[in-house]
Amino acid sequence: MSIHISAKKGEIAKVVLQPGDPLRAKYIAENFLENPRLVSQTRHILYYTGIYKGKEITVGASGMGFPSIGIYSFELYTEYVVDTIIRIGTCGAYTTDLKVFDILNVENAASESTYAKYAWEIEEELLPHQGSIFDVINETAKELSLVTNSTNIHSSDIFYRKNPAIPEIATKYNCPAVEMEAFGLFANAKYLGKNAATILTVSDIIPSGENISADQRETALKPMIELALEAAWKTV
Ligand SMILES: O=P(O)(O)O[C@H]1O[C@H](CO)[C@@H](O)[C@H]1O
Ligand SMILES: O=c1cc[nH]c(=O)[nH]1
Repeated sequence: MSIHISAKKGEIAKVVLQPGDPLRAKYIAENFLENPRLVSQTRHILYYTGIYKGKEITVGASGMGFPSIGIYSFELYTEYVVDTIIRIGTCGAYTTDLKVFDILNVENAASESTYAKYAWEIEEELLPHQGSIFDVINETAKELSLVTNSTNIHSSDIFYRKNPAIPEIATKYNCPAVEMEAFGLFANAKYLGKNAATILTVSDIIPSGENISADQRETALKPMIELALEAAWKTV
């Protein structure tokens, strides 16, 4: 049990799939895991542990933004036996070269956030995925004949902003898409010497305004979910 996760020691697996949305965690647990057990519902941030192809996997939410994923990933890494977190999120594309439902495997997350600096004295504004799970995801995607793009992304504190132009940091680091957690997750994993990856499905095309519905954000992410589960399975 930690401050924000009420699971007992032993109730969280070594590998955790982490969507932002608690209801996406519930959907994955109920539709992809055998015998899913709800092991934490503190603040309605749901965590389930169940069996995928004979191995134990946990799926639970991060909430939105660096403060939230900062808390959950830190407690998972330090209070339980977790060595790998795979974030499975949605993102907005800055370019119409990307299409809704495209899948990205995040190579580096660029951010203007002060999270890494003030939490861990990590000064870089570009943080890479941590450990070998990124490569496992790419190998697994090939085996599943699933097209994914390995790319840098912008991790932002901001969803709504006054100026619609692409933020400077996204241009600087060649980021075609934006989300709100990967940089915080990578910072925690780097500081703690753990493994972390982020797979994203494009949910919004910012220049055209095209997007997928709230229901689809919960449930229509099946290829990304299967990719994450297969990659997670290989690490336990
Ligand atoms: O779909 P999730 O994982 O929540 O990720 C994205 O969606 C949320 C914004 O709608 C932010 O958390 C952003 O990072
Ligand atoms: O952070 C995010 C996530 C999805 N779509 C966006 O536009 N931004």
